[in-house]
Amino acid sequence: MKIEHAYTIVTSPGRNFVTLKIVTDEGTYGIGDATLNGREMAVVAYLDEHVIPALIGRDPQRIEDIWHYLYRGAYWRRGPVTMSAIAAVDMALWDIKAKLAGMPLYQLLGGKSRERVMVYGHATGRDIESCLEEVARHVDEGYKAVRVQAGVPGIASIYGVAKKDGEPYEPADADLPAEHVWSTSKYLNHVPKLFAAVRERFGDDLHILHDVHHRLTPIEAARLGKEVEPYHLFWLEDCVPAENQEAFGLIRQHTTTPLAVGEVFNSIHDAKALIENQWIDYIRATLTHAGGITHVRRIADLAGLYHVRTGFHGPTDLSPVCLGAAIHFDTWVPNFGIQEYMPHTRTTNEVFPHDYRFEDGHFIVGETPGHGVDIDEELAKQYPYKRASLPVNRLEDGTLWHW
Ligand SMILES: O=C(O)[C@H](O)[C@@H](O)[C@H](O)[C@H](O)CO
Ligand SMILES: [Mg+2]
Repeated sequence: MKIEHAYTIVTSPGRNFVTLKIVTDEGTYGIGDATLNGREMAVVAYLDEHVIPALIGRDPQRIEDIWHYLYRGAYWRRGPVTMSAIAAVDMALWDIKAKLAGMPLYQLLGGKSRERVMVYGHATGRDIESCLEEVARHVDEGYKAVRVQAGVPGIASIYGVAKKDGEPYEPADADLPAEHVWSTSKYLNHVPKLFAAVRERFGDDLHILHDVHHRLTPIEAARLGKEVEPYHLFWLEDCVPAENQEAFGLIRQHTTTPLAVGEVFNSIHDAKALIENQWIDYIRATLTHAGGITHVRRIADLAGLYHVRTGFHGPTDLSPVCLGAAIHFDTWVPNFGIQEYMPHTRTTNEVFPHDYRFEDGHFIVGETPGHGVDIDEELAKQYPYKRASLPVNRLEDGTLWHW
């Protein structure tokens, strides 16, 4: 069996998505997600110019060999563009292999470790009260875990909070990056009140999560972790940028609040010290940005040795192809923690028909052979690519900060 042709599909049903389709000489095809938010066309060029020509004629069943061929063979290793491109190939090849086997992907990985996959939804509001209303809506819809993000008095525009209450949150909302202004002190003084209010209104059973989006220094993160201990967060996410893995050692000395990190990681080396030192509790690297199933499985296995569980990234900027494959992985992986879920729009779901379903705060994996997600290429053509950039952040004095 041979790979006969492969091509990228760029579509924007509300936001940009990049999909790779690989077709074999026997007619079976697989698809993979290659979406890197705000940098989509860099991955398209990498695939079209360097990866696809080298795939033609190869045996699609040799997933492991093709992974190393693309990783070692590029000479230039790692990085989000390279690893997203490799991931798309890997995801498409697992899709093909599972279709050939006539099995849903989770069976090839080792079968079900659980019946369903717990997810967390996103509650966002301009202030604490409107955020609480959103939490209530999620609880009514069956969610057992909710990420809470509220506006902070004195900060005009903040990560995770929709422009209008009740609207979905989309950060890549401008042709060129919008500029936001950030104040760590205003945030730190305000945010514990949000968790206090959520516990007071919703009691102890609801899992609450929060994303700091890389904005603190280690000692500030330690203070926040300590102050919110009474509210028993499920996790505190990305409290500092993680290029310096040792920073988490400092935070860890001060707080028992569970720590999650890794949505921008693209390889096991980004997480090695974090995992081996047990400085974190949840690893968020997911299939599209970290080299696909073949590589993320290695990260998850290493994590399992150190009591670190998975908590895959799952914003709307990852396509339903990534989400579908992730649900198979979550259904299998022994050290599963939680799956992020930001519902895609109706048009996105029409472009990417899929067989996973949401029920009572959980995803239920589908039984279709493969990863269970397809693309309607005719419909996809109706939504052309439109450049969209993530914002940048500046401190109140103008210093460029982490967004
Ligand atoms: O926890 C999350 O879901 C993330 O922080 C996202 O919201 C990112 O900001 C987005 O993926 C950037 O493209
Ligand atoms: Mg995040």
